[in-house]
Amino acid sequence: MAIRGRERVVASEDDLNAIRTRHPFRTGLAGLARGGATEPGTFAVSIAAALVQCGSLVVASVGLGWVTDTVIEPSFAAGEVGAGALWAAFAVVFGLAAMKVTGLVVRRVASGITQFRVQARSRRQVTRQYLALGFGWHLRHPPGRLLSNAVSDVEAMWQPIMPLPFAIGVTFMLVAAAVTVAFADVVLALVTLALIVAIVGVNLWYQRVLAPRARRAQQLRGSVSAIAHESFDGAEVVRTLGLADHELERFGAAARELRDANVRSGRITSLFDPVIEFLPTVAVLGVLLLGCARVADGDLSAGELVQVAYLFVTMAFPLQVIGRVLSALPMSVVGRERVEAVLRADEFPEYGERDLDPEGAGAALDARGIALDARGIAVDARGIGFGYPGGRPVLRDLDLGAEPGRVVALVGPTGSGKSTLVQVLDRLVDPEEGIVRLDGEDARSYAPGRIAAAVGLAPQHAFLFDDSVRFNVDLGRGYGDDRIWEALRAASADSFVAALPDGLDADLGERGATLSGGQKQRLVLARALVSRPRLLLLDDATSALDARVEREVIGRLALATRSGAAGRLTVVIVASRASSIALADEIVFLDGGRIVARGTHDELVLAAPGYRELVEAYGSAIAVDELTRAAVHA
Ligand SMILES: Nc1ncnc2c1ncn2[C@@H]1O[C@H](COP(=O)(O)OP(=O)(O)OP(=O)(O)O)[C@@H](O)[C@H]1O
Repeated sequence: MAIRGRERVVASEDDLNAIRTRHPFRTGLAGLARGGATEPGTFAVSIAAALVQCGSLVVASVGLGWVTDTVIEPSFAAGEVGAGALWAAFAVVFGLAAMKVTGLVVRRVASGITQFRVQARSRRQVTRQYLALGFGWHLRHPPGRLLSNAVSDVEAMWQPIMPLPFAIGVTFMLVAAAVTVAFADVVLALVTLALIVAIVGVNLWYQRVLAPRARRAQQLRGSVSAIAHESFDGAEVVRTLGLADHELERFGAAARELRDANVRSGRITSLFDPVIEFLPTVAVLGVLLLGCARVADGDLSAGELVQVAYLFVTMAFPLQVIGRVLSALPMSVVGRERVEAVLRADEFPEYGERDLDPEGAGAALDARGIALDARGIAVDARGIGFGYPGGRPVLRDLDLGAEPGRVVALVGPTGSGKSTLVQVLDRLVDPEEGIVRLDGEDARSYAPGRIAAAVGLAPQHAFLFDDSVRFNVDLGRGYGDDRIWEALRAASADSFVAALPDGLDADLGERGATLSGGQKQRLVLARALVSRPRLLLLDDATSALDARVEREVIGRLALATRSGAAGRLTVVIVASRASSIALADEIVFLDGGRIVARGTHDELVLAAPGYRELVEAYGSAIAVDELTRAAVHA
């Protein structure tokens, strides 16, 4: 199996390379700042708490220096410890510890809330945009890519916003440390300066070396999940063709590559962490070496020496956080660019204000399948031309009309454009040429949601959600059980649903795994019927039903078009069995995206050799199929 879509799921090489030239530091920080501004309360609190936490380290060093000079040294000199001095030292140490812990807890909670909120907002924006963008845009953006935009790109985009407040606090701490040490002693201030230069240098090296490795690992993560997704999706093919070993090898190769990339990143991080921790320790040694001599010379007090040494020891761990933020910035920039590309897309379908008769005006079917009240939509498509992005024209100068009360069947060889025409009629795609009129008005003049409410579409591929029968038919639209049973009866699905252990509440498993192909199609048909549509579009939606049930369902729908007090249902159907096609009032024969002939079945058999050959071929295939079935069941 080809690794279809793999490259589309992960960031493309272009996306990844582009960031080398785009100042990830500046762009990344600016993006995070804009995100922080959307959560001003928690973001400000997290920065303030980080400043308190890091400030407490600097104040603690000053406090310890004070305790050394005013409590410990005098106690050594006097040979005893005064109770007052002890309590003062205790109060200073306890107060500073409390300040640090408070800062730490508040910072973590506030920065966590900020991160989860900005992530959730971005995901909502992306999802809303997916729903608003037209089908044409979706044709060029496969589901794997959308999934990675909404999940891993959003995650990468906001990953550094959580440690950012701490990194700001640590930077402030470094500056404050340099200033306090400069006040204590100039020589030790030079040691601090050397430490800061070394820290900046190591961080820059870390960012530079880690960024490409991290990008590669992120890319491979996408590949591994795309392969896994495809293998699970095609589990049936894999098993039936005995491809398990091949798939294992394919997945194993990608997983090994990811492991190696992670190990390469891990090596850099495992070198960075001890080095960044080691630097302050070296600085402490320098401070002690130089400081002890200066204390002996009387240029520095013991308290000042303790203050500087303490500062360097405690800052070792927090210093790592700057590297964490810097190394996450390049991926954050890539994630943001990919998410913003989705948000910038403006291929929205055009809408007007017009109403297309409220839902409920369509056919309600009684127990015998008789339409109680139907007002069909008059369909009039003129001069339709359409081609998929980058492809040749699929529909050419095509005229199609369907009046209320009529069943129009679209027949044609595979790839002739039947499904595409159905999508054009349902306004899933707008034609590049020509116009579709529904009830005499341009389909684009209807308000959002109006066509969806009045038209029932049963697509070629029966998709079911991992949920109950009720949900799969109703889809949360709030129809009661009576309406659901009505639709199930019309789709000949009532008896098998009634036989399920939990009836309407029976869980169907992922993609309806517990059902046969024909049962799935019947539920999808019921979903299209439950809204009592005024126009019903069936795109090969009965192909998995046996010929008898298909005839029963289509016959019932044909009956529905011919009855009813207020008017009649309109049906456009893509079908292949002669017995079902024969129920249509008009058959439209397509070939190569054009209408080659139209008329009744009998007329077309005489007038259109292509049609006759096709239907005869289907007929003999079905006859063989049914003979085989009969033999199996005999
Ligand atoms: N999403 C798509 N992107 C690009 N080309 C497409 C897409 N969907 C269909 N096509 C192409 O458009 C042409 C018409 O396809 P369509 O599905 O409308 O035909 P059909 O008559 O319904 O075929 P079938 O009977 O096999 O379902 C085919 O050549 C097909 O390859």
